Amino acid sequence: MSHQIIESLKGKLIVSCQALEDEPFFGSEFMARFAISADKGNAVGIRANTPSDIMAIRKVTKLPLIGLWKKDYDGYEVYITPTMEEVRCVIEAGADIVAMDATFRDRPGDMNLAEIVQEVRRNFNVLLMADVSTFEEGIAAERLGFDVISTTLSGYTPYSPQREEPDFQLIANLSRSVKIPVMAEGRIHSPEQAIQCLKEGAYAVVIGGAITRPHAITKKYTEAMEKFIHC
Ligand SMILES: CC(=O)N[C@H](C=O)[C@@H](O)[C@H](O)[C@H](O)COP(=O)(O)O
Repeated sequence: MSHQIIESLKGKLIVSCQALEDEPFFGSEFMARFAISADKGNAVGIRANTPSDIMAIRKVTKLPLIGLWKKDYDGYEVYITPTMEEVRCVIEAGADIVAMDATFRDRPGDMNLAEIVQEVRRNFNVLLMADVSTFEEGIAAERLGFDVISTTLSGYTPYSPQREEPDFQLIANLSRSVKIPVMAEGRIHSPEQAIQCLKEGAYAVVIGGAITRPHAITKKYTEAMEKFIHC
């Protein structure tokens, strides 16, 4: 079953349907609508944040669901499914794949990343996605036993390249070096960039903001037009 899920994503698009509290589309009912739209547009998977969004999306689509839970802990930078507690809640909400921060940074809670992976393997039948920001983190994630790597956090740790574009280099380097699938994720804003990710070796492509953050999409147009007017 797990292998079938991974196989079904190959060469295809996963849509990240997320809105934080300060965003206009915040709310599980909106995220469920975005998931239905993604399904209608022939995406093959959904990525979603929080148990309540995951549950709402589970009700409206059969597509494989990558779940995470963004949670801030005082004094820590890791926020994507940081501890076993969030991992458990994401699984119970119905995720097929749990995405978690797999950077080398300190994490809250009393378990390290290796212990969390082992705990999941002992108790649950779920796939694990490692959100990484560098090549070394990706290599380490494969060794720890993750099923899939995603380039999600490149540009979001102070020590990874800060770019406006997707991190094509990381996608290419990891795809060449690991045996598990590498997903391209982060700042993919056009079909051409999505195809470039596949050319670099990405197993599948995850797109969020360019599809599900209308205020950010609007801003791209208004800023481009402003620039034109003023030059
Ligand atoms: C860095 C971080 O917290 N990324 C989050 C991970 O779940 C989401 O906010 C992104 O929308 C997602 O990764 C897709 O990326 P983009 O929206 O750039 O297509």
